Amino acid sequence: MGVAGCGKSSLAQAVSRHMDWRLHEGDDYHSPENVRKMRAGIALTDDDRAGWLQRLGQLLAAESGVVLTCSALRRAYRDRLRAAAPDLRFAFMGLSEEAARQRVAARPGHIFPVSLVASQFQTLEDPRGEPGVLALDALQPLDQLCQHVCDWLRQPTSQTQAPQA
Ligand SMILES: Nc1ncnc2c1ncn2[C@@H]1O[C@H](COP(=O)(O)OP(=O)(O)OP(=O)(O)O)[C@@H](O)[C@H]1O
Ligand SMILES: O=C(O)[C@H](O)[C@@H](O)[C@H](O)[C@H](O)CO
Repeated sequence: MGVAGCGKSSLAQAVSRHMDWRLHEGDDYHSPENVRKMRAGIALTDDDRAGWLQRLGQLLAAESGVVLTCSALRRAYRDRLRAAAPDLRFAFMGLSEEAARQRVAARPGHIFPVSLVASQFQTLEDPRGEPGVLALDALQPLDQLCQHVCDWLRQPTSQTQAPQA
């Protein structure tokens, strides 16, 4: 989880390979209307995200051992997903607004425009301190991030309650 450009897709692909877990790309489950809005530079609202979160919850509930990329910016969004899949854990990829802007700007053609990065940070509610959250520095090299997440995923859920560095 994290704002646009934090590296969710990159890390999720790596974790999916290492854990041999199925990968779901959350962006693939946005409605055409949501995609149209983002492309047009209009930030999504709680209402826009409701149906999307419901679809993602259904995916998570359907099987264990899956990796999902999802911005999950607000506590209420994460709690909806937790309600669907009680063993769910979140790897939170943190980075500065400037770093996110640079990453998003470096991939033209993507559904998400640079102009919306600020709104992601306005919406983000920091998940550190919530149960089952691993906080990561999104600027670390991908292989280190992947190793960190995979080591954490191999721990029993009961040992993952405290936020990590
Ligand atoms: N750990 C990393 N180190 C350096 N560059 C990275 C890292 N992770 C991702 N990137 C680069 O940052 C950009 C954004 O990454 P990615 O598409 O994985 O982010 P995302 O969070 O899935 O974005 P979005 O949600 O907007 O699709 C890409 O160009 C990717 O190559
Ligand atoms: O909740 C949201 O506002 C969206 O999910 C965005 O975060 C994007 O879909 C994603 O990051 C795009 O690249």
